[in-house]
Amino acid sequence: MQSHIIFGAGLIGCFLGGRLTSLGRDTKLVCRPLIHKKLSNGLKLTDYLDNTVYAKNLDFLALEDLNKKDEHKFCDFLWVTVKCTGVDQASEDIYPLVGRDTIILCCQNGLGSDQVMKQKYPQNTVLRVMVPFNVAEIKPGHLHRGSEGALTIEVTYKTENIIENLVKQLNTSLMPVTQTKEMKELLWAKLQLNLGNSVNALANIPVKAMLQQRNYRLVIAALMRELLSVTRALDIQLPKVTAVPGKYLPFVLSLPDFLFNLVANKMMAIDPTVRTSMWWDLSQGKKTEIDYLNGAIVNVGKEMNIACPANNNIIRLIKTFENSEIKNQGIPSSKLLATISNSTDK
Ligand SMILES: NC(=O)C1=CN([C@@H]2O[C@H](COP(=O)(O)OP(=O)(O)OC[C@H]3O[C@@H](n4cnc5c(N)ncnc54)[C@H](OP(=O)(O)O)[C@@H]3O)[C@@H](O)[C@H]2O)C=CC1
Ligand SMILES: CC(C)(CO)C(=O)C(=O)O
Repeated sequence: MQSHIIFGAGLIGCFLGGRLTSLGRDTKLVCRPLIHKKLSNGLKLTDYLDNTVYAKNLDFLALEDLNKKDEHKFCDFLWVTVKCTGVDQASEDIYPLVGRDTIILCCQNGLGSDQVMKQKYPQNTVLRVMVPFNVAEIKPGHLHRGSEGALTIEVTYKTENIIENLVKQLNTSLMPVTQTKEMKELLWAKLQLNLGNSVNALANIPVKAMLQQRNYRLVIAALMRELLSVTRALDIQLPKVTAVPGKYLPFVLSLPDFLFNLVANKMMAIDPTVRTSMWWDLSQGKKTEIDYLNGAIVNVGKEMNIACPANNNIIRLIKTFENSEIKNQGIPSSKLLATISNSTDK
């Protein structure tokens, strides 16, 4: 049987690892001692469709044991599920797990995590994975998928059969899985959705409550318009990842509340507790992925002479909280909109 190792036992890593284990796949999770203790009774996985699955017999590899030379730990599929901010360190730590034929799967939001792995492991196949759905920890040992979409694995000419088989093995209602040859386009489309992350982190409320306030929606729309200018200049056709095509999202988000509620009922069919991964980071005083999300747009914008003042400004705001003892109490929507609208591209 092919073997899987999940490197980074957080929200996505544990959901994926729990699902693989419950499907009977040979799976090990690499995690820190505290997480190991938390997961010692296994995992309960649920979703917004009322699926429930238990993964009782999780198998672990302790981070501190990776370099012990007594046994070989290479695997067929190495799923890297750390945040973008942890990818550099992870690329060092995974060394004992990477054999000649190991396929490395990079599961980060944003752009560029695969480049770090490709540089470090030029002989290996490195594929990108897009995770569209939200995972939250309901309580220790219970993870919940709160929104829709299929985890999508990049497929290349060389890996067509392998990935097709993998998708067949993993695709279930609890965690839909599919594949694509057009990962660059898909990651830009996902990045467009992730422009809600920084606004959600600063608003300090659930995503659904955030989208109910027009001023927050106007901020997200401004961030998205800049992304769309960049993708247009790059000649990237964004695939449709939401009910409303990406190019129309800024328009729909900008509608007055009564029209938005009419048009966007599918967008609002979202678990009322869902918060974005950046909210979790900021609320726990961790460094966020802002440089790999909004920062990626600003960087490409610079290369193409496209100003991205709204994204620049929101990056600055997030960083003031990252580097501060002051806890974010939540920026009111009118104040956030005023800050973003007054932005100049510095
Ligand atoms: N959460 C979500 O709903 C979604 C997340 N994503 C994306 O998926 C990726 C993963 O996110 P998420 O699961 O939320 O992140 P988490 O922070 O929940 O999980 C990452 C885990 O990896 C651990 N880790 C980091 N570095 C190492 C290391 N060197 N050795 C061992 N463990 C390590 C972290 O531990 P520690 O914190 O102690 O460093 C943490 O437990 C991100 O790019 C995110 O944007 C995409 C869609 C939805
Ligand atoms: C699923 C989504 C868009 C929102 O939860 C996300 O990617 C994140 O939280 O980082």
